[in-house]
Amino acid sequence: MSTRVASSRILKDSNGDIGEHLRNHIHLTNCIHLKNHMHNNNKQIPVLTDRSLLMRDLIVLQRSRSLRDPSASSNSPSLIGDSKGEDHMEERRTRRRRSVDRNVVKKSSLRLSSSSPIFVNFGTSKVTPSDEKLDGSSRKSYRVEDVNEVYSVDSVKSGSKNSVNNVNEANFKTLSDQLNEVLGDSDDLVYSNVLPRGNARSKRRKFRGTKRAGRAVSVRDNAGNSKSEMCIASNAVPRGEKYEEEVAEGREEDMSRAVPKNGCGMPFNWSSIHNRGKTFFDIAGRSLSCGMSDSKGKKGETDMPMSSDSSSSFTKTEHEATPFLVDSGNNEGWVHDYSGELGIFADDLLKNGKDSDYGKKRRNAQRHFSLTQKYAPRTFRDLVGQNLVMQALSNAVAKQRVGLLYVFHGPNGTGKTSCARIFARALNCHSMEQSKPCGRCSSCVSYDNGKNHNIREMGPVKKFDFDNMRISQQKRQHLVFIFDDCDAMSTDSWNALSKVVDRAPRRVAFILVCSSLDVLPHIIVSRCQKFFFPKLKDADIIGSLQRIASKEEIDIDKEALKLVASKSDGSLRDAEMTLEQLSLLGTRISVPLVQEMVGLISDEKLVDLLDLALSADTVNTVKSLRIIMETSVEPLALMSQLATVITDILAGSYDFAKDQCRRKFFRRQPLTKEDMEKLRKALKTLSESEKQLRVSNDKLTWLTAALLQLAPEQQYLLPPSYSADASLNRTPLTDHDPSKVRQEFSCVNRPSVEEIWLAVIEKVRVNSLREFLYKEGKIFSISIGSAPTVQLMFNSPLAKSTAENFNDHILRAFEAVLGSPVTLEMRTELKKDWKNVGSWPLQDNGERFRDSGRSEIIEVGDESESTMSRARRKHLEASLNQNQSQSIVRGKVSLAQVIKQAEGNGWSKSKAVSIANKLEQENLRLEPRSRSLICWKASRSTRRKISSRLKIRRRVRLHSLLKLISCGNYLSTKSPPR
Ligand SMILES: Nc1ncnc2c1ncn2[C@@H]1O[C@H](COP(=O)(O)OP(=O)(O)OP(=O)(O)O)[C@@H](O)[C@H]1O
Ligand SMILES: [Zn+2]
Repeated sequence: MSTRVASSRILKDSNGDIGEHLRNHIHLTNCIHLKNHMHNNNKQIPVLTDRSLLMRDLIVLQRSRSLRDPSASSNSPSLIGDSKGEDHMEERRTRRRRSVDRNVVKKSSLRLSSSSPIFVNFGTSKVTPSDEKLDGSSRKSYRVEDVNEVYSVDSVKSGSKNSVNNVNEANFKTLSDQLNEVLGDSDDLVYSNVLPRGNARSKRRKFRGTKRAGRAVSVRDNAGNSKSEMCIASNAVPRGEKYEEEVAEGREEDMSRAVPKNGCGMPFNWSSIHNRGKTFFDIAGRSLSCGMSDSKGKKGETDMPMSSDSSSSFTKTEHEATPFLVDSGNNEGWVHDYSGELGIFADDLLKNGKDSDYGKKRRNAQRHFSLTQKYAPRTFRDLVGQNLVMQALSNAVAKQRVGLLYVFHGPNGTGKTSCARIFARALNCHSMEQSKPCGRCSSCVSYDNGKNHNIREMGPVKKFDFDNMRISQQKRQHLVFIFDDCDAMSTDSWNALSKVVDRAPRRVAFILVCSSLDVLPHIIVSRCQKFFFPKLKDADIIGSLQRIASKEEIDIDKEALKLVASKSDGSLRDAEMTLEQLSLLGTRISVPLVQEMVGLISDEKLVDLLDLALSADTVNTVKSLRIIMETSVEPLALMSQLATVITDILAGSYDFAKDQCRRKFFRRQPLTKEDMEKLRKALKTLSESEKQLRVSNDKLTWLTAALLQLAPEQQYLLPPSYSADASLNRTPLTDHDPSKVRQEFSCVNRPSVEEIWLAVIEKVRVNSLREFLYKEGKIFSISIGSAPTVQLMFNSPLAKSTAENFNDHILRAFEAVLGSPVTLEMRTELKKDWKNVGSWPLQDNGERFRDSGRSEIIEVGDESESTMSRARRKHLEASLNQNQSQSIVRGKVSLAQVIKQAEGNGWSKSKAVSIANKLEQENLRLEPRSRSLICWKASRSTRRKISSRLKIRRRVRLHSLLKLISCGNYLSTKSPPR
């Protein structure tokens, strides 16, 4: 039977006659196959047998389109476990089938394959219990079925390994099976990959005897008429082991099954090995993207149940299979052991010296490993900034005090997943030394090769059936399940887990990885050893980045590194990603470059802005804020940058060397004690405003307001509840003098109605009411006088009547905020009025106003003494009273409307326009969408000029206009709604 010949060939090859074997290899997987040969034989086989032939093969391969499976690019879930949607299964099967077809076609076109290709079909078998006895063992043996089953592949392999090594059969059983069986401990496990070469034959013979169920299809080489193997899944025969072969007779169905499921048409464990071999593949000029993704990208990528052993987890952990790329020290031998196709790369190295520029450049040019992958921690010692966790877990391993349930929680990018893997590897590490995982023992190596089925990583599992999960647990080994992103696990999965937890067999550990414990069921959490992974300190991140930068020869300033670190918010992964991005620029990385890249404002600009705000230069503060905002900076980011700069100044770490002459507040150096105190208060103001900024839709307004509050108190008198010293949560100001409040609500410092409303909401004690008010209501108007009146507007009559039920609560809140008794009125919003926003009806009829929808009205009882003389103020008050026109209307009233209004009062249009222009020039332009309270103090001369120009008949208009000018708001002279 042809399969016999094929098997004997494999035997022969694995005994050293690789060259011949390789010549017949045509699929890239053979490279891996080859590598496995080399690896398997403990690197003792003479390599580079017939390089020219192999080179030729590689060139052929290079040209072969079969190297790339376009279907791979779609988000192919790496490995799918037992439970999965039938649809997905079908889709995957089809994809695989297609891919196999392609492979077959390509191979045929290369005339290296025949119509009956050999497929070693290991990835498809499912091991189920049967009555068959193996090796005279009394243990249950398992029959292999032709079912798509991921774990079985490894199971088969491991089974083979075990049997080969004349140890106990691997146990293929469900967890339930295991639960019923006490696992005996045995230390006599020998690992195939540490066996001397001489053992290979007996190993195989024994394995054959076990009738393991790998499937292979023989193929006759058309050209040479000699047998060759096309190991679609040849990498599933990791160490040249011989499997009983079956003829698939080219049935498509079988072929489709022959390709295990990584959804990309490649063998299931292709991706891991393909990643190992990426360097030389890439040298072959191909990009072999197999739908891999960084661990970040993995999140939420699939809602399919994802279960995998370490091999299948590769989409998440490509780095795990690339240790030689990471740590050349560990893999020196491997590199030099390359032969055949691999030899091309080895050739470079040999010719040019291991780290010759040429070799380096080529490798660097071809690799696509992200820094996070390359520098993923591999031992506890590599873990940065998690000393407590590291200590506890490594002691647990050393003292063999291993728990059943662990949860690793904390912010993203702090090393939780990496640590889970390290811990899992350490638990299974055979090293006699203290530092586990060693990275050298069979367990560690098999994990690195993606073949350690004792460590299984589950994605965010939606459904997971432990009882039906087929697992094989080797003796003395821990079966470790890592549930990454377990926050997303379904209730079913949790139930399944909690069931298993109660009766888990020995040497099983579950590591749950999540960002927050809150979302996990208490029943689980309370049974877990909980390890918190805090955000990393900037210093730790800087250290790591520095190390990476020097290894990668990235030219970056220390200050720039610091900035990257501070920008990454305690996540080393974020920092590494930023560094990688910056490194692509190809120039020396400086602070401004980083700032530009990450969307930050330079420190100079920040200090300038701060300087303007702190010296109460309102106009320029607002102007320069707007200029900065034009660069699309996020208000929140800007605010946090400002806070950072203030902190730096307070800490004395800010260098004021530049541009001091144009500054006011910061001109005097060193800063006085008072200045420092102002800065401290400014920082406090910013941090308080940040809360509001977060919840507000109009962040710019809040940021503006916050900045305007940074100036010294005398210029920004605010009611205590708004002052820099008072948080909004302060106790009610019951004893507050209302007249003082009124005074403080001057034009210059008046908080916006929105601010008042938010403050009131904050004061409401009942949570649900708070939420209700936030959603449903807003202030229509506030008149602050001897008897403050507040009009509240609600979205619907229902909302209004609901609010009325809580009248007392709301009233109390207002009184607390405004510091005086308040009259409360509630009203319903008229839908039609929403349309009128922006074209505010300005009529003398107060009634009309009341009905006209959104409006924010604040009564001005007086004018700031500093900006307007007392006499003027009195006069103004008198006029206002006379005209019953006590409010400035704030809201969507545009300058155009003022002009319109002026027209209505007999101004010529040109005159009105010129006034408007004047105003626009001198005033700050409000964006149409901004209804913000942006204050502006016109100089006295400006006001005089304008008033002299405006020969207005009615005095009130002048005053109102003056107010408009001085407040930077557009005004109405209308009487307030009653
Ligand atoms: N403490 C750390 N020590 C060393 N490297 C780290 C650490 N934290 C993060 N990294 C780097 O970030 C990458 C991702 O880390 P990892 O996936 O372990 O973080 P995580 O906390 O699990 O994040 P997430 O919650 O987003 O999955 C690692 O490959 C490594 O390069
Ligand atoms: Zn080890």
